[in-house]
Amino acid sequence: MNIALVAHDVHKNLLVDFVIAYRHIFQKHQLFATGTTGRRISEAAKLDVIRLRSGPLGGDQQIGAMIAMDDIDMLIFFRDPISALGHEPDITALLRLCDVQRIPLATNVATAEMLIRAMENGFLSWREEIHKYETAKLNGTEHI
Ligand SMILES: O=C(CO)COP(=O)(O)O
Repeated sequence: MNIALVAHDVHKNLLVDFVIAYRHIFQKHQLFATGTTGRRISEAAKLDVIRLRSGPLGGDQQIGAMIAMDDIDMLIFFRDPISALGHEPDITALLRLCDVQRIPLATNVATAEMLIRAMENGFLSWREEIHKYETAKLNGTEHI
């Protein structure tokens, strides 16, 4: 699965701790993250993370573009629910695209924990079926 990880500054430590706690699961998947979040995770958890731009410089939009292409299977985004941020429109757009594409989205640690455990137990395998179907469609071999 392709998992996108994003955290605003107030929650970066929480996300790093979360990834370390579930490292045995995260290490089986391809991780993407906005710039600073990705650096913090790769340094602390020693995992490979594909880093995009920092959020305020377009990282949210980059992840949004991947979601629009159905290239992300889950987004964990520990956002700052208190402070107003200059790139709020990008954040709103990213969350909206998750709903457009029906991408599992966690914006707090309690939901993230449920999503990760659900994925580990196979409850998100329907995402793999979507990938198979999309690939078949590209190759002109879909039978659905
Ligand atoms: O601002 C962000 C998401 O909106 C996160 O960006 P960074 O991971 O670069 O701090």
